Amino acid sequence: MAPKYKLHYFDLTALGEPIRFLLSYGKLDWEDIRYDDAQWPETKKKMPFGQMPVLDIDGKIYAQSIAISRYLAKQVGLSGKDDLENLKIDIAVHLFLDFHTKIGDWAYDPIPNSKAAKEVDLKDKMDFYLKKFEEMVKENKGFLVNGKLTWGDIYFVAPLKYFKALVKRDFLEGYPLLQELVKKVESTPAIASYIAKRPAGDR
Ligand SMILES: N[C@@H](CCC(=O)N[C@@H](CS)C(=O)NCC(=O)O)C(=O)O
Repeated sequence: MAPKYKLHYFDLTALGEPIRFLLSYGKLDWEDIRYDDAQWPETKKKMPFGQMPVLDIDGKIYAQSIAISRYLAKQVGLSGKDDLENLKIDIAVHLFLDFHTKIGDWAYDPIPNSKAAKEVDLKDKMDFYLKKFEEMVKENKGFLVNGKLTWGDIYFVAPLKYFKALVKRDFLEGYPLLQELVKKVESTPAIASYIAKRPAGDR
């Protein structure tokens, strides 16, 4: 019997969104469970590592967005065809992790002086990664890896709304191939129909 999935996450795109895109892409049987801040302290205690996203697969829960996305990609046919393609996908995904960690380090720094210091070269740090991603898409015929849609593209595209909201600008301006990639992923029919129905929050 096909598994039943429940995604536990905040009412945000961010790290939950690649999982929602993959579940939608595969037309899997899934429930989108979203928590607000008031529910979080109690919910946190139930999560394996005190964080979300967490995916419930037939009543058992699993954490870590990259691991979950890699697993779902296998279920829905968005992994690489061999170890080398999978290595390239992992490289793109971990490069995106490095990219958004830079944003998060700045955005969540509670010390105003330290936050201001990080902001000085934040754009340069982000552009370093965005240029690399733009080059990857150029070399890979419109996708991050080997000229076809993989979960690497989804892990990159799905959370962007959240990170754009954090920095309060569209950092893909000046990166036309990345903008095209976003359009391609978001117009994939099953993903487009999920996006049309998702809660209309600003993040
Ligand atoms: N490495 C984890 C990071 C998960 C993570 O940072 N979750 C954040 C939201 S994006 C969270 O649960 N924050 C609430 C908290 O730590 O209390 C993953 O990729 O799933």
